[in-house]
Amino acid sequence: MTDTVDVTGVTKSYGKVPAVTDVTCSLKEGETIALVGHNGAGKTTLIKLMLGLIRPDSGTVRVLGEDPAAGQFAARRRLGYLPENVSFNMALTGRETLSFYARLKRVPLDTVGALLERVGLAGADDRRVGTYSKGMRQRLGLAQALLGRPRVLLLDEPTTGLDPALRRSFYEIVAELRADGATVLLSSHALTELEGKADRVVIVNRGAKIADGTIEELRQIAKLPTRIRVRLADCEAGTVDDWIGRTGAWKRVNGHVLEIDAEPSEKISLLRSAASSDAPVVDLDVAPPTLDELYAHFLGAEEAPQ
Ligand SMILES: Nc1ncnc2c1ncn2[C@@H]1O[C@H](COP(=O)(O)OP(=O)(O)OP(=O)(O)O)[C@@H](O)[C@H]1O
Repeated sequence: MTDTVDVTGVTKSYGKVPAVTDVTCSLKEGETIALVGHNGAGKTTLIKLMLGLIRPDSGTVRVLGEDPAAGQFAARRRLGYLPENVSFNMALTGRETLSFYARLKRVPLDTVGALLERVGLAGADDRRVGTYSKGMRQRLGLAQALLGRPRVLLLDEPTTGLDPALRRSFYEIVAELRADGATVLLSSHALTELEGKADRVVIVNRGAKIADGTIEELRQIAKLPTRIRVRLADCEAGTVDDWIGRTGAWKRVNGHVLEIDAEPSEKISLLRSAASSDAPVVDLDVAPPTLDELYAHFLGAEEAPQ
């Protein structure tokens, strides 16, 4: 896959406030990347650097092979951006707003209707944006970002203000864009909902990149235990120790349910034991470390005294 965005050794401060420190990362065609980090970690600054709205103090940024901060950034039309706080002229209708942005981007006006339909605003296209709910304005923002079939989409906190059904339809659109070969960067705090949606996770903390990989890769690096939850026919502590093969490495959730924290190296042997005829196991769930847990792990490792 070709790189669409390359950030190399980028540092950026606002006066004396360091915002991004020596960050290197590349985004590929057809890839959906989650950019996660605490408030103030530098996510928006990284996005603004990719958009060319600000220049790095040092290092280079390339988007679709060009410097986005250069005067003649021809690739701008192939770049879509949804800001963290969308704000529109409240007096214009949804259709007028999108047509305005289509003219700016030199996108044919006859694509506006289909885009409004795609984000579920077709029925409200002739209403003033001032009457829209927050979720509707967010969807109008998304439609604006999708104008002109961009190859790179930078979406800052895109699901803020969307209810669960709208979030689902938002991720359906992201999946379509991915299938169409677009790069989609999602900056977000909503870690749970990103599981299974992002191909790769980039974690930033205080301006520095502290982890970058697929969830599976991050799990392998973090080596956090997998939680195995078993339901038992009878729950004698002695028999549990016997079939698990060690003492006390489990906790009781309720009368018949136990939780075992399995290290990656012992996961399979524990599952074999649980499936053996000696074990009184009637049901079993395996929960690998969540993105929330991985995030806490990487941040914790960063903050721990050296
Ligand atoms: N225009 C600015 N002037 C001065 N400092 C700024 C400016 N913009 C951002 N910062 C500072 O740079 C750092 C990174 O901010 P940034 O907005 O990139 O973080 P973020 O990860 O997007 O945060 P959030 O999740 O709250 O949006 C913070 O310390 C912030 O206060």
